Amino acid sequence: MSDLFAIADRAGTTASAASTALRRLEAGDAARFHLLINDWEICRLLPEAPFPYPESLARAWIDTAIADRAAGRAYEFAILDAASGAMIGSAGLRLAKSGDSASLGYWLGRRHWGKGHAREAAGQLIRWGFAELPVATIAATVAEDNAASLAVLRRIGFAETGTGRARFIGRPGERLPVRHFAITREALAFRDPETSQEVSGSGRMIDAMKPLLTVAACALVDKRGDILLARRPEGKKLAGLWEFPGGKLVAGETPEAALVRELAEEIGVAVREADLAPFAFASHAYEAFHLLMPLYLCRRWRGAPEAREGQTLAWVSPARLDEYPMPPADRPLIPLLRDFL
Ligand SMILES: Nc1nc2c([nH]c(=O)n2[C@H]2C[C@H](O)[C@@H](COP(=O)(O)OP(=O)(O)OP(=O)(O)O)O2)c(=O)[nH]1
Repeated sequence: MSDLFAIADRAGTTASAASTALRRLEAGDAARFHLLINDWEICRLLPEAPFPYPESLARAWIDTAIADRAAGRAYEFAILDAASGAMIGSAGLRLAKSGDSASLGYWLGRRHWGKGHAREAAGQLIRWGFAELPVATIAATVAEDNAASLAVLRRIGFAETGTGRARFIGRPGERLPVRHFAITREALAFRDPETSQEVSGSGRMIDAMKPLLTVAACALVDKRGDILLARRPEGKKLAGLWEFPGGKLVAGETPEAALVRELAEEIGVAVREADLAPFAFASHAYEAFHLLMPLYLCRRWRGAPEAREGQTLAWVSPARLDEYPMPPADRPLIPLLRDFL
């Protein structure tokens, strides 16, 4: 899979077995982009594509894509037929405001349909997205009458998450029925890349549809045996609740590495991975995601903890942990800590 990572930011071009490649979209692609997209059979399936599709819009769209990439908002690629090197369509990922999910979009010039390019391009792109972006989920929305695209998403491993209606500016009037899909990093990881079939036993992950969020947390324990808690600041989810310092893993990070980073960022203390002792874990279904949170104990660090992100810090004796309201995921951990410390 590592060669796929080269797709984008290293400006290289990466071919796959089905001879599809992706490279960054460039200003010079505008004329070809326009030639390919200005087709009713394509524009009618894209929510934001008018028909006819003006050449000026192709240029403006690519300029916006280049600015969005520089700002880290969206990553648009040209899809290439790797055999000829010709651009045959476009595909991209746009980050949600929350930053932990992205939406996938793609289209192919009509002459290039039915050859497996869409599946290859979308598959490469989501693998790149999960490797390079801090997203746990990639979503896609497809018009109900876009049978080819529905098949592509299912084949790659996307699970259907619901239906709705959306405006397609090329088809004014009523909102059109659409289907929503999503795939999680874990669901993708459980697929066999050779066959694109689900590996047996992974069905529950895919059916669950909630993204699995891995958050590493740490109980710093001082010489008296007190534990450091941090109160989540106003304006955040779960505001006002007391938690263990830590945070989400970014792509490719181990829980230990994430904790070393988070503890430095959030409370300004330096810990060594060797001083992080795995202790217990929380597994909790929140409404929008399932949290899996390994909890480590750490008795040795450098620096005095200070609140760097608006939290309130408190050293709490295990016997008094009950007095500090904590997120629901944390509650089962309290008796374990009390018994152990
Ligand atoms: N660090 C930490 N997070 C916890 C605990 N219990 C618990 O449910 N969580 C949840 C809250 C968040 O949804 C998630 C931690 O994510 P995070 O700290 O990286 O991010 P966040 O939600 O605070 O902020 P953001 O970066 O998404 O804006 O795990 C806990 O004890 N410690």
